[in-house]
Amino acid sequence: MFELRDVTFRYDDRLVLDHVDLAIDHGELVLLAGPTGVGKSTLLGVVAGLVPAFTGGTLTGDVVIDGASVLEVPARERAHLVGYVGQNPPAWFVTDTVEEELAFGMEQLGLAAPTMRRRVEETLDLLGIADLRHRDLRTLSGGQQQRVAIGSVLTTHPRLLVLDEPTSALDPTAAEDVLATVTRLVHDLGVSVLVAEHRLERVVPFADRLCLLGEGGRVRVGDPAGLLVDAPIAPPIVELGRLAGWSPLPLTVRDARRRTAELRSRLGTPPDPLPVETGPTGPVRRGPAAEVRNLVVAHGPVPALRDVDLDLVPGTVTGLMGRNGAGKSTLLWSLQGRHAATRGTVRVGGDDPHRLRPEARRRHTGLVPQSPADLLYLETVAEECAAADRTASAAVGTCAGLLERLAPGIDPAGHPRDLSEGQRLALAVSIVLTAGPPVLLLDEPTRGLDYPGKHALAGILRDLAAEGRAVLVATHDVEFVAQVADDVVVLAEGEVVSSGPVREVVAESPAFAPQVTKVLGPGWLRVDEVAAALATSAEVSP
Ligand SMILES: Nc1ncnc2c1ncn2[C@@H]1O[C@H](COP(=O)(O)OP(=O)(O)OP(=O)(O)O)[C@@H](O)[C@H]1O
Ligand SMILES: Nc1ncnc2c1ncn2[C@@H]1O[C@H](COP(=O)(O)OP(=O)(O)OP(=O)(O)O)[C@@H](O)[C@H]1O
Repeated sequence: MFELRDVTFRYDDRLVLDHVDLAIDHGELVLLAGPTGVGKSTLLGVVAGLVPAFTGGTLTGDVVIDGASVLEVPARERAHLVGYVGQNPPAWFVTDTVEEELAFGMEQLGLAAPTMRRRVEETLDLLGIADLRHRDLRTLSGGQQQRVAIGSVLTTHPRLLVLDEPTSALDPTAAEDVLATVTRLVHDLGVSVLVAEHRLERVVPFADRLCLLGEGGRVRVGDPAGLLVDAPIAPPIVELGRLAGWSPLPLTVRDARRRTAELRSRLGTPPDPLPVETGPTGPVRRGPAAEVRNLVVAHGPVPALRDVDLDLVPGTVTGLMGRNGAGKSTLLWSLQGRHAATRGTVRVGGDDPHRLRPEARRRHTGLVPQSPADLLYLETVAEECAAADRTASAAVGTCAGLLERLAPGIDPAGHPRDLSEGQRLALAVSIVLTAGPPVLLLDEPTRGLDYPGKHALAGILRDLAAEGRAVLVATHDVEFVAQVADDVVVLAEGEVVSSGPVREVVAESPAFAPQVTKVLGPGWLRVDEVAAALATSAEVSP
C-alpha cells in the first residue's frame, strides 16, 4: 500500500499541491488527470523522490510505502520500490544501447546475471522491441524510446510504477498494448500504478480509480465514471454520454455502442456523407506548397522512407499518422531540409530545402520538433516571445497572444526550463506559428496539452490554413486529427499505405478511428458534430 499523507508543496509563491491525500492499494491502477501545468508531474515527482530534491520548493506532509515513510529516502534508494518513467525519456537514459538500458536498473539492485538475462528477454518481447536490442538509444524514434524507458523500469519489478504521460509518444495500438501489459503486472504481481495522462480516452478503460488535480492544488479521488459526470476534462466518449444523457456514463467504446440505438434514431445522416466516386468537390485547390516525389531517405542501411509521394496544399491541414518508427519524423525533417534525400525529390516553395541556408529554410517552413525545448534558449518566457515577434517582424504581443490561447496563465517572467511539459510545448508552438511560414510542420504537438489546449491548437491551425498556409501534423492523437485535419496520410514502414479525406481514412482503419467514429460508425468524427445534428433534429421535430 502506498500513501501520500497531507502533502502540500509550493515553489516560492506558487502553491502547487494543497493538502493532498492519496492512497493506492496493491494491484490498483490510479489515473492522475488535470489541466496543463496544474502540477501532475510535480505530484509524481514527490512520489519518486525527485521533488523537492532536484527542483527546489518546500514540501510538507508524508510519503509512505508499506507503512514506512520514504520522505527522507533519496530517489536512487527508492528505485526498487518506485519505478519512475518521466515525460521526456531521452533525458533519463543512462546507457547507450537498448539492452544496456533495460539491464541498468537491475544492475544497480545487484540482481543475479541469469535473472537479469531472463527479464531483459521477457521485456523485449513484452514491449515488441526485440529487433531494436542492439540499437543506439539516440537513433530510436520517439515511440521506440518511450517503450525502452517503460521497459527499463518494468525489469526492476518495482512495488509502485509511476508513469508520466506514458502513451503520448506511442501509436494507438502500442498505447493499448503497453497499458494492457502494465495492467497484467498489476493483476499478476500486485504492482500498484500511478499514471498521469491527458489522453483520458486511452487510459480510463484501464483505471480502477481517477484522481483529478485541479487549479489550487486540490485533488478529488474516486470512481472514474462518477467523477467524470462533471469533471472539467473529459474524453470524447464521456462528452457524448453527457450529451445523450446516458447514466452511468460509458467509459469504453463497447459500453457506449450498446446504448447508441436511440441516439442514432435522433441523429439522421452524418454531416458530410462519405464522398461517392464522382471526383473532388468543394473549393478549387491551388498548386502544392510542398511536393515530395519518390522520396527515399535512409539512416544507415535501412531506409526510413521508401518511395513516398506527398503534396501539401495551401489551405489544408494534413494529419500524418502511422506506427512508431514508420518514418513520420523523418518525413518532416526531410521537408524542413535537415535530412537529404537518398533518392527522389523534395520541393518546398519550388526549392530543394536541403540545399538552402538555414535562414532561407526558415522562410519556407517552420517545424515544431518532438522535443520543444530544442527551440528555447532565452532566460524568460517574455524574452522568448519578444524575440519570436522580432524575428518574424510580427506585431508586438503576437507570440504571447498565441501562448495565452494554448496554455493560459503562464508567468511571463518565468524561466522556460521551469515550465511544465505542456506549457513548454505551447511556447515552442507559439514561437513557430508567430513566424507563420507558408509550410508548417508539427511533430506530435499535443503532448502535455489538456483538452481545451488541444482545442485551441486545432483552432489556431485551422486559422493558419484559412490564411493559405499548408500544415502537416505528425501525431498519434486520433482525437486531435479528427478535430483538425482535412486529409490524412498513413505511413507504414516508410511507405504511404493510405491517404485521403480524414473521414474516409479513419473510417477504414480501427487503429486510427476516433471514439465518436467507433461508437456511431463512419461519417461521424467529433462530438460537436453530433451536438449540431441533435440541435437540428430537435428543431425539425420539437
Ligand atoms: N522549478 C520551478 N519553479 C517554479 N515553478 C515551477 C517549477 N517547476 C514547475 N513549475 C510550475 O509548476 C506548475 C506545475 O508543473 P507540472 O510540471 O507539475 O505540471 P503538469 O500538470 O505535469 O503539466 P503538464 O500537463 O504540462 O505535464 C507549472 O505551472 C510550472 O510552470
Ligand atoms: N540515426 C538513425 N540511425 C538509424 N536508424 C534511425 C535513425 N533515425 C531514425 N532511425 C529509424 O528510422 C525509422 C523511422 O524513424 P522516425 O523517427 O521517422 O519514425 P516516426 O514515425 O516518427 O516514429 P514515432 O512515432 O515513434 O516518433 C525508425 O525505425 C528509427 O528507429
